[in-house]
Amino acid sequence: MEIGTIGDAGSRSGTVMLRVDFNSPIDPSSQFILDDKRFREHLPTVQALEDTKLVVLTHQSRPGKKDFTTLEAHAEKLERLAGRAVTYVDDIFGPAARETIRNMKRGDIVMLENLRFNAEENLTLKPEEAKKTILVRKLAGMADWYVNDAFGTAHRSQPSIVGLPLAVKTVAGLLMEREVASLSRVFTGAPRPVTFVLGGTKVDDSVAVAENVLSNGIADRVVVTGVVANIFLMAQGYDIGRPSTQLIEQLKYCGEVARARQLLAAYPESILVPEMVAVRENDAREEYPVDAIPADAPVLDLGADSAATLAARIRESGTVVLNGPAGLFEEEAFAAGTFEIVRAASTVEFSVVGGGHTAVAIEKLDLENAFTHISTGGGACIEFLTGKKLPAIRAMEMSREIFG
Ligand SMILES: Nc1ncnc2c1ncn2[C@@H]1O[C@H](COP(=O)(O)OP(=O)(O)OP(=O)(O)O)[C@@H](O)[C@H]1O
Ligand SMILES: O=C(O)[C@H](O)COP(=O)(O)O
Repeated sequence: MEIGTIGDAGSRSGTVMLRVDFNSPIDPSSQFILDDKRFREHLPTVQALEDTKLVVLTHQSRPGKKDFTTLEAHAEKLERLAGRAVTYVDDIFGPAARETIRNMKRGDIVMLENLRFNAEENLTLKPEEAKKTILVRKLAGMADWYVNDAFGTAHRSQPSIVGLPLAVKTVAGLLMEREVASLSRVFTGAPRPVTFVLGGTKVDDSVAVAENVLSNGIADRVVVTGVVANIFLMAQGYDIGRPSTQLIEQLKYCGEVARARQLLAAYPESILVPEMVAVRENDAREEYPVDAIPADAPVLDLGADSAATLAARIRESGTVVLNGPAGLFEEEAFAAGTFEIVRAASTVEFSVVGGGHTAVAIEKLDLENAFTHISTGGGACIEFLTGKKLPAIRAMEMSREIFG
């Protein structure tokens, strides 16, 4: 890769700012962190920097959301998992933060306040503009070097992601390195056939991924499930019923139907769409062929036959990229399709997973260890798979050009 890594950063001492993505599901009333996967995934980088004065930066949620909160619980969680003291400061670059950092000794860890408490961090800016923000200038003034390990935020053009690398020598952390290497392997040298399984609700992203991987010969086939499948069914001319059509209108995805139709016309053999679906009818699961979906029943899962057929195609793949669940798996009655697809994906030689909900489905089946790589990125992972260079990666390349 064209970006620097901790291994080739040379010095492992001095004051290091480490950008992580500890943004996690939180119970808004108790402030309890409900899932610590992202913490565990960043630990190797934290430990690799144990000889530095380590200043940890992260965001949690976004302004206006219920789980937009301070980072006391995050510092405690890191302390417990790393087995090292972590000092939390409720400040980002004011006197309290500066004083604490000035007094740090080698081996100390400090966690600053939620970066998005600073208005500038919520702006989408070009790297050169982001470099000029007060936030970046102040943070850069306190750091000898910068490590970006926040793959989950790599698709955001925000100051800490794209501005700080232009102001301080920046390298990728171990998680960032592993994410980029694993996801890049999907594009080069993945065992064939390569199957992309695109489900969940992020239809626009999924259609963009399908376009990229089919037009560039990266995927041999694309299996669509979840709300993404509903769009392809509409594109094939089927009536998916009022509730599912309304959901697509609400999510503002009607424009995606035409794109799906173009894809089906261009790659008729390579896109696999379910032929049977499960709906909720009179509070129970019922299955119908796609040309007989009842008008008032929401489509919430693959039908059992289709789940089995699609799972068989997945099992015969060398590589599977799985993003998004196949149905409303949070409800037992509509979880079977997702679980069957997950089980099939877990059997192939090279298996990559993106998306928080998909990871939850895998955890429910206790199959985490059966997958080659489960990305910590939701939006970042899917944007990477569309073939775009992520802003964080571009900024680290620029940093290397500037600082060597
Ligand atoms: N047919 C369907 N109708 C309604 N909801 C569905 C359907 N299929 C899947 N879902 C819902 O989609 C949601 C997950 O979609 P999403 O695209 O967010 O997945 P992800 O990419 O794994 O997760 P994240 O966005 O958190 O990283 C789940 O809550 C699931 O219940
Ligand atoms: O969870 C994520 O996708 C990242 O932490 C980025 O969060 P955002 O979507 O609020 O920018």
